[in-house]
Amino acid sequence: MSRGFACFNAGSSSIKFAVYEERGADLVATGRGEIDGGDACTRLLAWAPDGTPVQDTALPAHADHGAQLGAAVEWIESHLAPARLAAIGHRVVHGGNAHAGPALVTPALLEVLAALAPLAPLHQPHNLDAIAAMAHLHPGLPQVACFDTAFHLANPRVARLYALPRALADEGLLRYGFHGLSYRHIADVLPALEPRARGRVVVAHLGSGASMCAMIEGRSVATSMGFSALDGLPMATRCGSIDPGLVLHLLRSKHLDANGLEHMLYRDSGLLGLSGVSGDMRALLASDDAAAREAVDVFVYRIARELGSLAAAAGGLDVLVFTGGIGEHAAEIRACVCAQAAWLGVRIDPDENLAGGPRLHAADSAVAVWALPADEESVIARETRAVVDGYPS
Ligand SMILES: Nc1ncnc2c1ncn2[C@@H]1O[C@H](COP(=O)(O)OP(=O)(O)O)[C@@H](O)[C@H]1O
Ligand SMILES: CC(=O)OP(=O)(O)O
Ligand SMILES: [Mg+2]
Repeated sequence: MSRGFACFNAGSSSIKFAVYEERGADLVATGRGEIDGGDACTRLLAWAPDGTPVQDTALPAHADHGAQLGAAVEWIESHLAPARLAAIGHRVVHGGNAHAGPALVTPALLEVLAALAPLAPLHQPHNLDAIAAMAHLHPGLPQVACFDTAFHLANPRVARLYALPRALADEGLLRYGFHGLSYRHIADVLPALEPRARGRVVVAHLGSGASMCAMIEGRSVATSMGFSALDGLPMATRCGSIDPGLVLHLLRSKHLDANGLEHMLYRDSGLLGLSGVSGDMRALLASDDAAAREAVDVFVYRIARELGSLAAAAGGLDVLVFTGGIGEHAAEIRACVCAQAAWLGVRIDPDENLAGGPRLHAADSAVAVWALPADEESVIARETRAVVDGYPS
């Protein structure tokens, strides 16, 4: 009987999951799904490997994270046959400095990962909840933690250091970067599409969380997120980079304590905070509210600025890739970013862009431009198999 691998990508507002079956050396996706949701209407959506929707079920409004995970597991188990579940892989956003690759889950590892939760409060607790729920449902089945941070761990030291007292860096107060599983996926698939894939590449992962990464030879050299997943671009509800002087001012003048400030910066800011309308890009693009338009403008402006910064880190720009829900689907955002990147030689074909690509660049573009789906789950599946088989991935 072939081996099956279940993959979880548990985020702040959604749980993505996928099932892979081992066929010889290959891992083949046999189904994927997502539990998305507003409290009023939490839905389990699932798709066949060719993208055909196969399920759209409303879960009870009161379904908590545990109940949502249970629904995902039920779906996975009913779609495993003829494979048998061999291991479960999880996206864990923060692995700290100790993990340059995936790791088998052990009680000692869970302790280390729990201590990192304050650095990624929208993610790490959900990731660890998913591991605990699976340990309860499948005691004894190997589980593997696949880290967002691992892809960036080899960034040059100058890219990782903050200009703070040196002892703090020795304690681990460094830039880490996130979305590493998504960047690894792009690094893996790009060479088959793009002749300059091993050159100077910037990837924009634009989803609810958003970051950008500069790569050379398929390896991260710099990224927009830092010590926490709050840094860099503005996101659905996170502020992105702000002046630390502003944080001090807010603490003093608004009588906020650390928890209140954390709530403001992680949950009430970003596109939601700026627009007062929504953190969802679809809603902002459909809105005729001036503040919604301004939020979109700020998002685009900050991506364009970050692109210049990352091109500087890479020593130029050969390839630009858009990925994540916004990067893959929002042609208007891609068009606006590329218009602001014309100085770098970026030219896209408007028809290709509207059609979703994947190849977007015009014939006279100095920079290749692609829109590619994010697929963190395929990386989780591969890393999970490698760990249970005892191979480094
Ligand atoms: N067709 C679309 N047009 C614009 N934005 C879209 C579209 N489809 C999805 N998005 C946006 O993608 C974001 C979610 O991206 P995703 O990568 O799924 O997020 P997550 O970070 O939760 O994994 C949301 O802001 C959503 O509005
Ligand atoms: C790290 C991060 O922001 O992840 P996500 O985009 O899944 O929220
Ligand atoms: Mg995501």
